[in-house]
Amino acid sequence: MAAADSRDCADASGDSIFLSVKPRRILLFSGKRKSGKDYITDILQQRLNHLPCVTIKISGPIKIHWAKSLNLDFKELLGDGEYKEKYRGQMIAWGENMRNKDIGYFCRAAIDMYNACNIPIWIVSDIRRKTDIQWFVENFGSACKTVRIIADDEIRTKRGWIFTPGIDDAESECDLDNMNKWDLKVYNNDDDIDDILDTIISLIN
Ligand SMILES: Nc1ncnc2c1ncn2[C@@H]1O[C@H](COP(=O)(O)OP(=O)(O)OP(=O)(O)O)[C@@H](O)[C@H]1O
Repeated sequence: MAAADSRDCADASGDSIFLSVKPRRILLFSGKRKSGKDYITDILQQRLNHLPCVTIKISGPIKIHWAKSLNLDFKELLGDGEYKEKYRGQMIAWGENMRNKDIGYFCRAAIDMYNACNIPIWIVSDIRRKTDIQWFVENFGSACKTVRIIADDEIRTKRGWIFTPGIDDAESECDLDNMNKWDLKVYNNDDDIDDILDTIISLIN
């Protein structure tokens, strides 16, 4: 087992491992389906490639689990296509069950999976629950900034969103709807996201 003071991610089984892990800034991104979380965070990561920065997907460990157990392609599950949509319901149900037992389970597993412990800037691209935010804030305090991405339903539909009962009305999609205290809200309705990126980057400095 790795010593905690090595700031190694090797053992992510409990929160105590994170006592010595001190990222300088953690951007916690959330938004409804097809609001553009992956799109914006991917381009943000490219813009920040001169800085020590890592993108973390909390859904990463969930998708690895499903890819292995169903013999699926992990990369397709991570993408924005049909494959992900086909298995989304099952993945949500399994993830929900694990989270109910331990709110930090997937946060820790994702930090471990993306080897983020020694990297000072984290972009968490898929925050979906109040408990996800709670876990990050409890462990990393004021390093955390929340960013809500908003897009009109009409635009989301053009981007491939189809209202799906059991998914769009589930907790994983709606838990953050009534949260109104965001460090930053951005409207992602246009193709040009330069202004959005500049505002987000100002949160890091
Ligand atoms: N500003 C934009 N300009 C052009 N295309 C965009 C923009 N934002 C998002 N898209 C496109 O919309 C689609 C959905 O975006 P994305 O996958 O980033 O959404 P998401 O919020 O991550 O969705 P999900 O919650 O389903 O994973 C993608 O094909 C993406 O390329």
